Amino acid sequence: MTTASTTPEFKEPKTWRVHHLMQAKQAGRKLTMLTAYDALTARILEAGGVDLLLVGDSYGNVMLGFDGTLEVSLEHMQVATRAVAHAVSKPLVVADLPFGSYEASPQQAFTSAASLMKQGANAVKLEGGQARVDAVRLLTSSGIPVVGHLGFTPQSENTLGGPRMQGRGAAAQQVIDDALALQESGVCALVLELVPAPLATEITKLLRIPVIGIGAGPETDGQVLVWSDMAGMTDWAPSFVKKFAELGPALRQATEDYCNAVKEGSFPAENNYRME
Ligand SMILES: Nc1nc(=O)c2c([nH]1)NC[C@@H]1CN(c3ccc(C(=O)N[C@@H](CCC(=O)O)C(=O)O)cc3)CN21
Ligand SMILES: CC(C)C(=O)C(=O)O
Ligand SMILES: [Mg+2]
Repeated sequence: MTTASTTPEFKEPKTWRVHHLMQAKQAGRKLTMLTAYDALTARILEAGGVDLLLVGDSYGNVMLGFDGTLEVSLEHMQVATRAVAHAVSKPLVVADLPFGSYEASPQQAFTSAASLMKQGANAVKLEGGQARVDAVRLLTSSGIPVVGHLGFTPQSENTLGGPRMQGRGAAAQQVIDDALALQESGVCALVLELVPAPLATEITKLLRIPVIGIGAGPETDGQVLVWSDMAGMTDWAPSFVKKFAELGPALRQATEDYCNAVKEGSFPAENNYRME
């Protein structure tokens, strides 16, 4: 036996801390965020240099085959958060609070958020504006950094009438008021989803905290996408997505090549096995 097996693994200190978010905004450095739901993918995204990983409740529709995010439980989020947080050392890991785990009371929000922090999250994200102010206050005063989420909030798709742009026309003021209320209550960053670009620009200028956009135009402090949308894993993705690769077709082709190689006997070849 070597001593290596008993030496605790050295964990590099995190490059990204919550206070770096504000520094990035002040320095005009764009923040990059992608979702991640497992260790395998999180390691690759870390190697690509992403600043923040979001263990999004999009886990439900992207990875678990659910119809949307409403079916995702706190237990699902705990498993995914643990997998991502333990796999990476550089990016800041933000975990979504799933539907039904935080809305009833600040106490409920605290218990749920603490359970995700125990799995290694560095911050939690929750959806909604003024209705969340008390929960955000309790969490931040208890040592849990909180990221807000306004605009199209998928957990409210049933009351919003589906995935549609928010904050058009007179409704813009509501989004602005919610953003200010969240900042005032202590959120460290804000995700702004599917709002008109000029509104996102206005809110980005108005707030001290960084605004991370998705379908909100180019002038927010950062951008976030679902990793499998970004990598082209699926045929369909929201229209605000740009595919930076075609991993879906590449994986399908690799599968076809593997199946053909097995059937025609070219795999395994001599270098893929041993006689003794
Ligand atoms: N794969 C995936 N990507 C996402 O961006 C994502 C998820 N899943 N799940 C959670 C939420 C849900 N989101 C969604 C879901 C649907 C649309 C959508 O259907 N958008 C239409 C119309 C938008 C409009 O009114 O402009 C589109 O064509 O993009 C957008 C965002 C964003 N999030
Ligand atoms: C779309 C992003 C912002 C999200 O909340 C998720 O992936 O769950
Ligand atoms: Mg989400």
